[in-house]
Amino acid sequence: MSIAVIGAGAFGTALAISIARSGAEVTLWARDTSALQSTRQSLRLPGVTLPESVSVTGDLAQSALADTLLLATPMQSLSTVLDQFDTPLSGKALVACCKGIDLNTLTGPAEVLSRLKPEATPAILTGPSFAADIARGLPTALTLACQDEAIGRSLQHQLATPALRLYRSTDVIGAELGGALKNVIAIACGACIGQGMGDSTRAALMTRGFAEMTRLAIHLGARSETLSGLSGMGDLALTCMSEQSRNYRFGLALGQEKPFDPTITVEGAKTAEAVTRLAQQIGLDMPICQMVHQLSTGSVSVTDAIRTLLSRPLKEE
Ligand SMILES: NC(=O)C1=CN([C@@H]2O[C@H](COP(=O)(O)OP(=O)(O)OC[C@H]3O[C@@H](n4cnc5c(N)ncnc54)[C@H](OP(=O)(O)O)[C@@H]3O)[C@@H](O)[C@H]2O)C=CC1
Ligand SMILES: O=C(CO)COP(=O)(O)O
Repeated sequence: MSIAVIGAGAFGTALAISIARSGAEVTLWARDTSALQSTRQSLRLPGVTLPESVSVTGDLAQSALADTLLLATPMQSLSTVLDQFDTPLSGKALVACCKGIDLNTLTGPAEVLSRLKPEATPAILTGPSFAADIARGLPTALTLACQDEAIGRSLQHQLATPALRLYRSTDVIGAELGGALKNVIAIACGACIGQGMGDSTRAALMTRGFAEMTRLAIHLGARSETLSGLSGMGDLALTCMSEQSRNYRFGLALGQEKPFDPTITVEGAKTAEAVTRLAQQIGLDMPICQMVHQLSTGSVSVTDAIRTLLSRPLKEE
């Protein structure tokens, strides 16, 4: 089975290296291949060199020859990239590796794949993993979700390595929402820590944030056990507690009232906006996500955000 990774940012590069380690043939597509061709390093994952067995290409049609395509661009670019494939992707497995909710359709990556490439089989690779850790081959466990059990099983075996353990699921919506929503809560946690609030505040936000994640996911058809697994609770714990996380660092900067480099990918900011609109449409209470949207757009301060959350009517847990 041949594999192509679409997007040579931090995560796409790390995945290509991981797959190459297991001996599979892998092509890495970038929209600009100049740095990758000359240095064999991605500007987004400096210090990590691609092995010889990873072929770099800027030709999407060549990447489309692979049996399995891993889509590793940011969520808001997924539909743009998919639109650039000008041949049908019949019989291919398309594995979305991005975490977020598309602002145009208010859907996750699997729905975007199904809508734009109905001839292919959509799947999701998600869970707690920093690109740098995957590239170093550190032990990691992720969720591979695909509604088609046989294809899911095949993908699980294609993409797992001795260091990267993949758990299989058929709950695609639960897997993608866990990955998308934890980024929003990580921004909230970063903002509180940045503002000088303590670990107890962070624990409260993580727990009540997890309640929001589960509420929305179950409303949209997810299974609660998926949210308790790697793609929900697992990734929430990682992202809310590590300064390796860009979402958490973005929150820290908000809390410290410091600028943040706008070229860094922060999926949670756009996802907070998407969740706010989605929650309004379906009538769900998502106060932390709504607050993160206001914080990210600068329409509320961290102090006022916390005050508003604390002054909500007391209720049963
Ligand atoms: N980094 C991590 O640790 C992890 C990331 N993820 C997820 O993976 C996804 C990608 O993140 P990550 O790799 O870190 O992001 P990066 O910012 O490191 O890289 C993004 C990549 O996407 C490319 N890209 C952006 N827009 C477009 C577009 N319109 N068309 C084509 N290519 C585009 C960029 O190209 P260019 O360089 O030319 O700008 C870049 O190569 C996100 O959804 C993230 O949540 C998941 C798990 C771990
Ligand atoms: O998704 C990730 C870890 O699982 C990466 O998190 P950040 O995008 O916040 O860096």
